[in-house]
Amino acid sequence: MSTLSDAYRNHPLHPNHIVPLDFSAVRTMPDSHVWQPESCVDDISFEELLSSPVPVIDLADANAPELIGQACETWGVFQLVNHGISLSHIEEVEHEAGRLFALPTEQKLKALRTPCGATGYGVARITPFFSKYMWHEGFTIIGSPADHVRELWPHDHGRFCDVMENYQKKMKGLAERLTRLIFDSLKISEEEISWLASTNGSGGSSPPSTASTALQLNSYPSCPDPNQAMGLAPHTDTSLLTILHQSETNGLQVFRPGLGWVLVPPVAGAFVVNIGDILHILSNARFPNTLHRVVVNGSRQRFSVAYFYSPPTDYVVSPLYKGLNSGEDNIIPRYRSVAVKEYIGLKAKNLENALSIIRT
Ligand SMILES: O=C(O)CCC(=O)C(=O)O
Ligand SMILES: [Fe+2]
Repeated sequence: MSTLSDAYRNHPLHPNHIVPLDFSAVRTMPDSHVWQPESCVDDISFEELLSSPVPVIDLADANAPELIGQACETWGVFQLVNHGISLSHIEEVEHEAGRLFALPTEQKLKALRTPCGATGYGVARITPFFSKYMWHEGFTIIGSPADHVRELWPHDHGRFCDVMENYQKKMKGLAERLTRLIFDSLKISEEEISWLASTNGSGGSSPPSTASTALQLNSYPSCPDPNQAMGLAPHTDTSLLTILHQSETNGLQVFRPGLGWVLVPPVAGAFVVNIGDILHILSNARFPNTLHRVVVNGSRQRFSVAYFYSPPTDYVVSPLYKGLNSGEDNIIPRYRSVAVKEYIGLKAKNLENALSIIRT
């Protein structure tokens, strides 16, 4: 069975698109990181933000399934509270991420992502599609980060590994719960998503086909000229859904057609859940794959931790949503079927044009 790392192995990166800037050494913005001002500051006003906030949903609320279904349809993103994962676990992950990014640059480079690799330290994967670099450094984990962090802390990597592995287990449980609930709202039956059932241990005698997951630690150092910088350029996630923790510093914005860039303000202990391309396809475009970006600031470093959750790489994704009422049964599929690994390849080569390639 192929894995997420295999899916990326066929799409090597140019070495120029791996190594982050040494942010600790820069006092002024290098031209390589200066973006056109209009690409950075066209967000909506504070008043508009108050009248149109990204929904905050309490998972313990009896109406949560309905509210989540609505939020997926209108926004493609929501904040989730009362999700059962304690603030102390989340803070522990943020603390370990902070410890990693605080290491001297030459140390962090020992865990650099290789051109064919999917994991380790490096710039954002979307970097090759933009002429300017982002004010960002990242560290990608798939399963155990031990091979990389052994290079960073030869005698003391156990704690980092335990915290990250434990967090991924918790995220997986939450992602499965949300996926069931969302598929239920689309009237997609459990039989059609057997890969999800097999992650539950109920997959019968066939070998377990597990979800593809990755944990992405992000750091956005404080910036000498934030109005000319871009933390993370506009993109959609490839995943089915992404569960994101953001530190208490503003930065994440989602694009709302007709409104503009809307801030997703940090809410202590809440996760931002956003719909990725794969759920957009499965929902036959009923759910938007939210375009989002990150802006930076001049005084504080910002961290985020994104958990990307997708079906197994061999799973063939097709529009499973056929309408909520029997009258809608002959809804036309908007996308052709595509294996997860094929779609990862299309995205690696074409970024946001990947969807138009599989449009029917
Ligand atoms: O830092 C954030 O808030 C967003 C990160 C993100 O979009 C990503 O890692 O794909
Ligand atoms: Fe993202």
